[in-house]
Amino acid sequence: MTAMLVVKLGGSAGIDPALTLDDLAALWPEHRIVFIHGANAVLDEWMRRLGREPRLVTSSTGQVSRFTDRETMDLMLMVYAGLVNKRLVEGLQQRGINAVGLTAMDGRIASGPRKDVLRAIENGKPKVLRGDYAGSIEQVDTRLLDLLLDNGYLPVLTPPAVSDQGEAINVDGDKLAMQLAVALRAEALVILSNTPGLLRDVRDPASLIATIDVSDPASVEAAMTAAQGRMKKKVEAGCKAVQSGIGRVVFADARLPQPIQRALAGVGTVLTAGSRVEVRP
Ligand SMILES: Nc1ncnc2c1ncn2[C@@H]1O[C@H](COP(=O)(O)OP(=O)(O)OP(=O)(O)O)[C@@H](O)[C@H]1O
Repeated sequence: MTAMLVVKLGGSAGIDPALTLDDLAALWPEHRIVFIHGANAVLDEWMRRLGREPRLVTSSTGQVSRFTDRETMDLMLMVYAGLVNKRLVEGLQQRGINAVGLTAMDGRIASGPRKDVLRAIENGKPKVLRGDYAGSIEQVDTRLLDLLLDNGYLPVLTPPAVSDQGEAINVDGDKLAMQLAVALRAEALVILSNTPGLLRDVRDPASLIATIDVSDPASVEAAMTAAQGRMKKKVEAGCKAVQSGIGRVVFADARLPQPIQRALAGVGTVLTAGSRVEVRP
C-alpha cells in the first residue's frame, strides 16, 4: 500500500519552496500526499506594502498569534488562498503533478468555533481584543481530500478554516496538519520550516534537539522550554500527533535539498513515543 504523508511547509521568511516542490515531485505518486502550507512572511510583506502593520499578540498563556480583524482576513485570503497557494499549485503543475489548491474552509475540511475575543498581553499590559477572526479546529472532514487523492490529484491546503457559523477563521497551520495527519492515518507528518528543527538555543543552529520523547514528561518540558513564540505551537502539535498514533513526526529544515526525504530519514527533530517508534532511514 502507498504510504500516506502529510507535509507542512511553513510560511516563515527565508524559505525557497522550490526545494520542497522538487522533493514532492520525487515522492509523488508513489506516496499519497497532502501538502499544507503557511504564508506568514508574505502576508506581513503585503500588509506593509498596503500600509498596514501586522499585529502579533501574545496570549496570557504565552502563545503568539496574529490578531485577524476583518480587513486582515481579507488580506489573508488574498495571500494564503490566492498568491501563495496558487504559486505552489503552479510550481507543482510545472513538475507534472496535478495539484489542486484549497483552503481548509473548502468542503469544511477543518471547522470549529470562532473565538472573537483575544485576551492578550501587549507592551506588557493585559488587553481584551474583540473582532478576531480566529478559532480552533474541532472537526476535520477528509472526504474531499480522499476524493482528490483517489483520483490522482495532490491537495495543496492552507488556512483559513471555517467556523461553526460559516465564517473564515484563522487557524494554526501546524495544528491543521496534525489533525489531518491523524484523520488520514498518515504514516508520517513532516513539518518544514526555516530552522534545522527544534533548537536548544534559537540563535545557535548547531544546538539541535534531535529527539523529543513524547512519553517522557521531562523531554516534553525541555522541548517546550526551548521553543519560543510560535515554535511552542509546533511542539504541542507534534506531541499530539505522536500521542494520536502518527508513527513519524519530524521538524526539519525547508532550506536544504530534498527536505522531505531528509526528514523521513530522521534529519531534524524526531518526535517519538519511547522505544515504540523507530525512524527508518
Ligand atoms: N527553539 C527554537 N528552535 C527553532 N526555532 C524556533 C525556536 N524558538 C522559536 N523558533 C522560531 O520559530 C519559527 C518557526 O515557527 P513559525 O510558526 O514562525 O513558522 P512557520 O511554521 O514556518 O510559519 P507559518 O505559521 O506561516 O506556517 C522559526 O523561524 C524560529 O525563529
